[in-house]
Amino acid sequence: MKISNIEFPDKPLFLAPMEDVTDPAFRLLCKRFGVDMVYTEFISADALIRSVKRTEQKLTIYDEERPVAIQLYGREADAMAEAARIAAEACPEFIDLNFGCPVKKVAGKGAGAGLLRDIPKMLQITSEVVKAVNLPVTVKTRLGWDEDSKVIVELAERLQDCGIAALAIHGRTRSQMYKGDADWTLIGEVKNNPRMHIPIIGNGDVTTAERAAECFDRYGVDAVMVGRAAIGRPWVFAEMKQYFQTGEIHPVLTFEEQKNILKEHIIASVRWLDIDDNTAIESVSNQRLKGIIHSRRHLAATPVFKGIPNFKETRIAMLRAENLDELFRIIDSVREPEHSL
Ligand SMILES: Cc1cc2nc3c(=O)[nH]c(=O)nc-3n(C[C@H](O)[C@H](O)[C@H](O)COP(=O)(O)O)c2cc1C
Repeated sequence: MKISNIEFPDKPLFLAPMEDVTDPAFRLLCKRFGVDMVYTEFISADALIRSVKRTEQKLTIYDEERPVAIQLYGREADAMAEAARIAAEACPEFIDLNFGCPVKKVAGKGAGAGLLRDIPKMLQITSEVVKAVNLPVTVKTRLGWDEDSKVIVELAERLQDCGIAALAIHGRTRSQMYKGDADWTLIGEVKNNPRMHIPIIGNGDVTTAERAAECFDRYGVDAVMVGRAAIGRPWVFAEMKQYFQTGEIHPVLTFEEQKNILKEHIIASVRWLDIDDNTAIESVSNQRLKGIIHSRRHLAATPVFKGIPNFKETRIAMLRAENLDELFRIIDSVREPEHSL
């Protein structure tokens, strides 16, 4: 499978773009566990043009995580084209356009999934961005605005005509937000449309290795994109790859190794958000850190501590811990439940 001139292995797995989640610290960890492609969290075209510092920081890419797509959102073609030119200077492999974000502050203002209500504008933005940069441009969108307007099969052809290099489809409508089950049948229909020739990336509710394999086999997609299942569990990609190769499911990490990865991710987040590479982590281990607050989403979602008896109090303490000394003491104290030994 190739997107533009970038080659991917058989059954490639992509890490879905996720705001406040897919920063370099997390992307690099997923890469270590075999993910084939990563995306930045979505980046506001307007904020990029205004040179907002926090937004510019989101353009940071490390060579070890390539190939990477920088994802942009916005509602005006000229701003999106200008933002794409700025993003291209960070040298990603792809510029990705977000036409799927359902939240009010984005879709309500006509950006993200809001563009599913104004297809001519979506196509204009896509064409302008394709013209503006020398990089391949990809799109991520949903099935349609609501149940009565699932336009993706026709829309995919029109986006392809604008010159995009690949299309990622989240199998929900904007109205569904994140509720209900993702519907992969229309993703399969897009893939099986004989007029489509660009790679199709399927997304939505892929949480297990078996489901990932089924999505390839049943719907024929060129890549499977995984989002929430990777939060607090970046090794999910290694589990999936192992299953593709062997047909068997074995833990790829021991309980202690999983805890160590969580700790490593927390340290990487602190390095990303609080301190530079030359500062010793020990020198801040009793301080309140942004990287710890940022890691809570992963600690709350991780399956590592599932099934541990009487874990509630420890969990609350873990999610309240404000410095590394305290947090790591709690994580270190958790023992693997007997039944899984
Ligand atoms: C916390 C969070 C943040 C997200 N941020 C983005 C984003 O910045 N850009 C985007 O295209 N989709 C975003 N999404 C949607 C995901 O990329 C993905 O389409 C969705 O979660 C469905 O896939 P999943 O079932 O594998 O999680 C976000 C989802 C979550 C849960």
